[in-house]
Amino acid sequence: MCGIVGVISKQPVNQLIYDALLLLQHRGQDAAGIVTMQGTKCFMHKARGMVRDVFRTRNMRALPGHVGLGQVRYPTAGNAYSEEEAQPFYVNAPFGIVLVHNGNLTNAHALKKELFDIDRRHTNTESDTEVLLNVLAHELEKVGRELPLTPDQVFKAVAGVHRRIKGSYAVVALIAGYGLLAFRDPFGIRPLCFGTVETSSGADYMVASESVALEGTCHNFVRDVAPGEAIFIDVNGQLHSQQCADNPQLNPCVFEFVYLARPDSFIDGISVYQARLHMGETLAQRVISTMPPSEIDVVIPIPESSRPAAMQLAQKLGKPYREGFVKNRYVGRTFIMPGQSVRKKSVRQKLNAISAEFKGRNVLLADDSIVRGTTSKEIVQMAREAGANKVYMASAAPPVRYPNVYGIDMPTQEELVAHNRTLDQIRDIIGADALIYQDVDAMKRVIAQINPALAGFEASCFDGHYITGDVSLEDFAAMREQRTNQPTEESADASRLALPNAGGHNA
Ligand SMILES: O=P(O)(O)OC[C@H]1O[C@H](OP(=O)(O)OP(=O)(O)O)[C@H](O)[C@@H]1O
Ligand SMILES: NC(=O)CC[C@H](N)C(=O)O
Ligand SMILES: [Mg+2]
Repeated sequence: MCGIVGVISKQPVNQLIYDALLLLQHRGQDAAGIVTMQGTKCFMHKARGMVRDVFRTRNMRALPGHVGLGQVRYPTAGNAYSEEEAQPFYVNAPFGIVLVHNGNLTNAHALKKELFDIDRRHTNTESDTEVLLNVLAHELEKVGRELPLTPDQVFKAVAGVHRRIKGSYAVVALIAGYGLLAFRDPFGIRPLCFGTVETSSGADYMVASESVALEGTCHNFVRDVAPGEAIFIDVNGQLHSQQCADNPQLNPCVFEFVYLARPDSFIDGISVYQARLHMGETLAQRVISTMPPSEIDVVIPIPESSRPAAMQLAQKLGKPYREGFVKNRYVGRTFIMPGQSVRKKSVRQKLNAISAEFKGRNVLLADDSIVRGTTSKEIVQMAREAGANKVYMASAAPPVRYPNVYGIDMPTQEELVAHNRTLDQIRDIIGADALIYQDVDAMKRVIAQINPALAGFEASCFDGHYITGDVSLEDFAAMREQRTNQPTEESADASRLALPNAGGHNA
């Protein structure tokens, strides 16, 4: 999960992209970057950190042009601490291409080798996005020998990319002098939508991970990019689109609805907020079938993402909903922080209990999901320290039992608290008096009913079924190896110092 945005306008776009990235900040906190284009010249600034820290006034001033794109990164491949792996990525041939990517390629390791052995392309980082960019560049080179480059040729290149790369990808790219290209993988795993705003000199377009970025920057939502589809907006503001995959079928990542996306976004025709309310309702049924509601005094959400589900859960149980934990708004999302020690420390920094809501009560704590158990373990203990009588825990998502390879950073089974454990064992680890999970089929059913056009969901971390069907054991091993042998923050800094000019373009 990362946040991506691309804009083609009649006005300077630097501030607009900045504003959109702020609205997508919840999708990535580790690095941010913007590229703008003036004529065929690219201007880029990217660095580690949150949007407000990465872009100072002087950086913004150095981003001229009416076309551009940006990204907030939550690393799921390569090195979490490397500045060079912050996006956008740039390649100088053919034409000059810059690209941002949300998702994760499952065959990046094989492609990296193939790119060198066959296409003679060198990649300089461990990022799967750099691999993706080079595959796109190679495919564009094949079709773009005759100038000018046409939308049809661009779509042919995207079809070539679909054939070569595996995994999840929502992509926005700029082709210097030609326009803005956006495409989504054939399963539509990661979200991508676009909107427009009419100006006196024609339509401006924005493509973004979530509709909230369009809405918050006064663009009118047009539609989601279809799975496998590519849209190309040329430099004259003309929009072209084409289906570029052989067998597209919409299976968005269910975890977007559980946790990743903002509740005020719509993804593939589904309101994320409504999906969370529905999950709260079915969770209430599970609670009722597990224990008499009379044993519960109060429902308390674990801020932030669990709130809509917890609210509905309380209502269905006929119990009061109380804010028992206060969130420090200056601490980011803990789950998407790199490294378990940082996450653990951050739970206590982030959440603090209001003891009056706990004293002598049987509390049902509700979270949207339990992944490593970092949050729930701490929270249950905090509830006890605040004087709770019984502490029950409910999760609006089912147990997370399998690694994710499509852009959520949980590459190994061992880190998942529910992996290979019974409900009682998980409950003991978390330290709760009772533990109630959502049911997998119920979760899928209640979200899918909002948009019956969906083929299904990418829900592998819950059901072990990997939707692309082509992830080999070698792929799993390569991804796992790469993510578990992460350099530390210090060693990443040291290696950067050892490589002169490493902060520049990835040509
Ligand atoms: O079991 P764990 O490994 O702890 O992961 C699950 C927790 O992480 C997320 O919260 P996070 O703090 O990231 O974000 P939020 O404020 O949006 O809820 C999620 O909402 C759960 O609370
Ligand atoms: N979560 C994402 O979408 C990450 C994109 C890319 N795989 C990276 O690690 O930078
Ligand atoms: Mg949370």
